[in-house]
Amino acid sequence: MAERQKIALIAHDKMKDEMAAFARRHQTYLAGWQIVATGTTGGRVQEACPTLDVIRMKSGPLGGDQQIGAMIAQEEVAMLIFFVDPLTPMPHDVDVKALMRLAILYDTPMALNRATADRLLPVIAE
Ligand SMILES: O=C(CO)COP(=O)(O)O
Repeated sequence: MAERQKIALIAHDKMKDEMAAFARRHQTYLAGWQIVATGTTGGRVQEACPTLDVIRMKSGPLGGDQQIGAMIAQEEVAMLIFFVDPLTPMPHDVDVKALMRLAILYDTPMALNRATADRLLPVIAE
């Protein structure tokens, strides 16, 4: 079984500022982990924290959520941090749901908002 050496970061469009601020705030915890992110989120995180090792997948609506779901199914992901926009309907809603289902199935710690992510990341990443 592959070791869970990745932390996955995903944020919907209206949540990207919050994700960039989150990554900056927790940069010391994230350093040393392989960060995987959907395309646009990864770009924002890399810009906010140039020293982090960020691997960018496709953008969410183009399959990025599914790519990260596959990593979860391979048991490579130690934690999923997904800042979901609860107010905007999205064309790839089924992909979002599938990603969350895999995180539940593979018992992957998953933070869907800032309050949870702030508390959980230090415990998992230290
Ligand atoms: O849509 C997303 C997650 O469902 C995020 O994708 P981007 O990071 O490419 O915007």
